[in-house]
Amino acid sequence: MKSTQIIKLDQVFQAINAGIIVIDNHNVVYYCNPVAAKIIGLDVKDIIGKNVIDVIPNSKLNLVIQDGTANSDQLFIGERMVITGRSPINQDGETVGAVAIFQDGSQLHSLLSRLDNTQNSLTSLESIFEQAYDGVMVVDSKGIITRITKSYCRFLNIEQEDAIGRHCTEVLPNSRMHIVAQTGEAEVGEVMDINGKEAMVMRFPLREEGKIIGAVGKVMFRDVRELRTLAEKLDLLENKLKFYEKELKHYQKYRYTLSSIVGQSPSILRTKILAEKAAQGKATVLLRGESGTGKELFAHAIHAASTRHDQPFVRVNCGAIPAELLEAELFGYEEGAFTGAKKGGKPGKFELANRGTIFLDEIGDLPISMQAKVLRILQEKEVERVGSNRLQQLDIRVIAATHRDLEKMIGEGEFRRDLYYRLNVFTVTIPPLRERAGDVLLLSEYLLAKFQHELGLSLRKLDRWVVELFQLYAWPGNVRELQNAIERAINVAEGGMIQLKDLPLYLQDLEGRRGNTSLQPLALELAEAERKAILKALKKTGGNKTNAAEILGIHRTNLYRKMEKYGLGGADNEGLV
Ligand SMILES: Nc1ncnc2c1ncn2[C@@H]1O[C@H](COP(=O)(O)OP(=O)(O)OP(=O)(O)O)[C@@H](O)[C@H]1O
Repeated sequence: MKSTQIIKLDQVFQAINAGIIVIDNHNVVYYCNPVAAKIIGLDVKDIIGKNVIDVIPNSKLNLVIQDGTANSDQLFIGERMVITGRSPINQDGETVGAVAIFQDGSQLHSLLSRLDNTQNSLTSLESIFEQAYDGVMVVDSKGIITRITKSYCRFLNIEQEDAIGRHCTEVLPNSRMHIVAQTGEAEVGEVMDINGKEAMVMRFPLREEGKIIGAVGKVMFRDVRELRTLAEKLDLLENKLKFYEKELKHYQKYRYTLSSIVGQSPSILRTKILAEKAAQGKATVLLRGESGTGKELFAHAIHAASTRHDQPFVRVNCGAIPAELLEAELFGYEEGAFTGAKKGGKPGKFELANRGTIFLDEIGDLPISMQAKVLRILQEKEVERVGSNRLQQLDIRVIAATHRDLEKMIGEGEFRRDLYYRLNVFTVTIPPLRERAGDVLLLSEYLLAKFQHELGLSLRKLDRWVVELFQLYAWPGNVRELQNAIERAINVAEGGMIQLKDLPLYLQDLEGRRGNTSLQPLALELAEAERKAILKALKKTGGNKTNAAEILGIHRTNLYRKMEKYGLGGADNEGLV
């Protein structure tokens, strides 16, 4: 019976997942189970019968024999951390031996270090939580406050330790935290009265494995007035932005439309129709014509009549920008692209014109070094800022203009043929003023009214001799020259009439020479004679153009052309004979 009991006890010790070692009162190992042997690193047979101090020098089991008291601690057996509990074995009031139980502590060790990490994270989170500027409150599923920031407590006029553990409605009667902890539905952006102040709050349910375990609430602004001040500041900034956007749009906007181009002569009407057609299409437009004929005016008007009219219109005067700056101006640059590059970089004209129209004025003056680069952009429809390697896609309409003879320039190697072909897709040629003498009167009246309005002057009229001179003069500088002459005359004229003496001296000289046949330029002399002959014939036939053409011995269409040239469309001109 006794031996059966011993065998059974041994089986139990063998099965236990802990090391057991028993010594007698002479420190000799009396029993050792396999787990203890494994921890010690010896076979059971090599342990039993040995002095415990020899097998595990630091076991302290011998001390239990001496003291007769139980204790526990951790010790290292080799590399292994072991948790041990030691007890004396007493018989008849005497210590006859001692037993030690070892538990492998390595798993416990890693558990402890994980616990340590968790503790550290918790401490950091707690300090973040405490330092939060905003009020934060956490409740459990019953609405009991488990956490609350000090700042929120100050706001609520309550001590933190008094708040924790109380129901949220006890601290804040209109609190809805317990409701969110019940329904699980977040409440965001609600305005709430807290201690007589409006505050913006948000409440979120807290979940663990799908179950609602509480709620967290945050006061976003301590006082809605703070929010209002911010909103006002934002409003102000938005207004400023709108103002600058409008300014920019104005700067980038077209200034003329087809209807603001003055002129009724067939040639200008034909040009307008062509421009209208160009506006409807997508092709690149090349505007040609002498200086001052109104190429820029037409560029604006084409953009205005196109579907892009509400998008930017950006003009680049290719002849006015120094060659070394042109690249940065056209393509833009990145910050630090070169010394002196603006902070944040700068967009180029092509980029600014995106979705709108770019007007390349004086394209004939584009330095040859830049021509290939511009051609590449027109072909690829993408731009790369100087100092960047990012390509930006472009959606631009191109209108180019020049008064120069591009074909001659190609011959002389001054203009790239490939760029010329790229530009010369839809050409609109603006006739010089001398070929539309009929418009001179209209333009003069328009410009006169415009300047007088700008200067706030009362209306003056052009003397008939001034009109006559204007119609006969060849205007090499075209409308711009006419414009300058009128502007000057307005400034010097006295009384209600603008007379020959008010005109620039070179025009007065021309008029002076008219009295002296020998000095009169032949072309002017001939033109005047021709004009007079036409008027005479018209008078004779009572305005019948077919008969007048017959008298003059020219074809009717030729007569129309000449009448147009000399501005003989209206009855007003009758008096000039
Ligand atoms: N048909 C017109 N109606 C009203 N104003 C005009 C007309 N044509 C030209 N102008 C005016 O004449 C001036 C010269 O026109 P614009 O600058 O468009 O000419 P341009 O051909 O582009 O000249 P350049 O080749 O020298 O650049 C402008 O002030 C413009 O307003």
